[in-house]
Amino acid sequence: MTTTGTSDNSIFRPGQLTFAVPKGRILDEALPVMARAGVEPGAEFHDPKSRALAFGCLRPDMRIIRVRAFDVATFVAHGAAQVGIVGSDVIEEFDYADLYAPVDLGIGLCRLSVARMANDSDEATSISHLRVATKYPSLTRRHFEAAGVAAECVKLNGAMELAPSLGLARQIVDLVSTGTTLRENGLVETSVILDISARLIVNRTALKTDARVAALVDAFRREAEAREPA
Ligand SMILES: Nc1ncnc2c1ncn2[C@@H]1O[C@H](COP(=O)(O)OP(=O)(O)OP(=O)(O)O)[C@@H](O)[C@H]1O
Ligand SMILES: O=P(O)(O)OC[C@H]1O[C@H](OP(=O)(O)OP(=O)(O)O)[C@H](O)[C@@H]1O
Repeated sequence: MTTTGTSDNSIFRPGQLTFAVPKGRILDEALPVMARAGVEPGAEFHDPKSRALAFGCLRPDMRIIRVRAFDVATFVAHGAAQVGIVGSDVIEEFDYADLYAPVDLGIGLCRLSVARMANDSDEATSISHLRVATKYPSLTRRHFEAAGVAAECVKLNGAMELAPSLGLARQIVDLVSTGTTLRENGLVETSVILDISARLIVNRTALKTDARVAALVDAFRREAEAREPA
């Protein structure tokens, strides 16, 4: 039996800051932003064969963890990571009291929308009860409640677009960017719930107690402002 040994990167040292990034589609856009703000993972982060989940950083007092998008918010809200990057969709869905989102990074732009089959003419407003497939049950319930509709949410983790044609739910609430996925699955967007962008998030207690967290917020704010059109 061969062993690859334990990567030094996965060893958590006391006093190190933990920065959480999502492994999904925001990451490619986030890495250059992070580099300009002084946060750069070591080479192992880019090794497709690596099974490590925690990585060293060019800054020795920091490590980077790569987790699922929803889990970035959970790690930071509980103080297991002090800083992270995540879409505002995730922040709004959880609404964690200990999580603060001080910088809009202007990347990962998309929207959370309601959609239905193109040949379903009934509007939700004429229905008092509705089954909706979504990865965002909290935002979905809040949206429909405001319109006086009791939405029964069927939680899916992907491929929401299949639900209406298969009779799982009449409508869906999902992320839309170009609209291609909706179109190619015979759906139409009927309303936008939330315009979304990726944010820098920090744990509120860490921000108050660790000056390095406040310095990171400043660095990311300056980086985002430098990209804003004049
Ligand atoms: N089509 C899109 N265009 C732009 N940004 C998007 C798009 N879809 C998702 N995002 C943003 O990227 C984040 C991560 O989405 P992604 O689809 O990569 O995650 P996922 O695959 O659903 O995550 P996981 O597999 O961890 O559940 C979303 O929370 C959202 O903020
Ligand atoms: O409007 P579009 O440009 O077509 O983008 C929308 C799609 O992007 C996201 O899915 P993703 O591709 O991340 O896959 P997922 O279903 O695994 O989340 C989202 O859930 C939609 O399915």
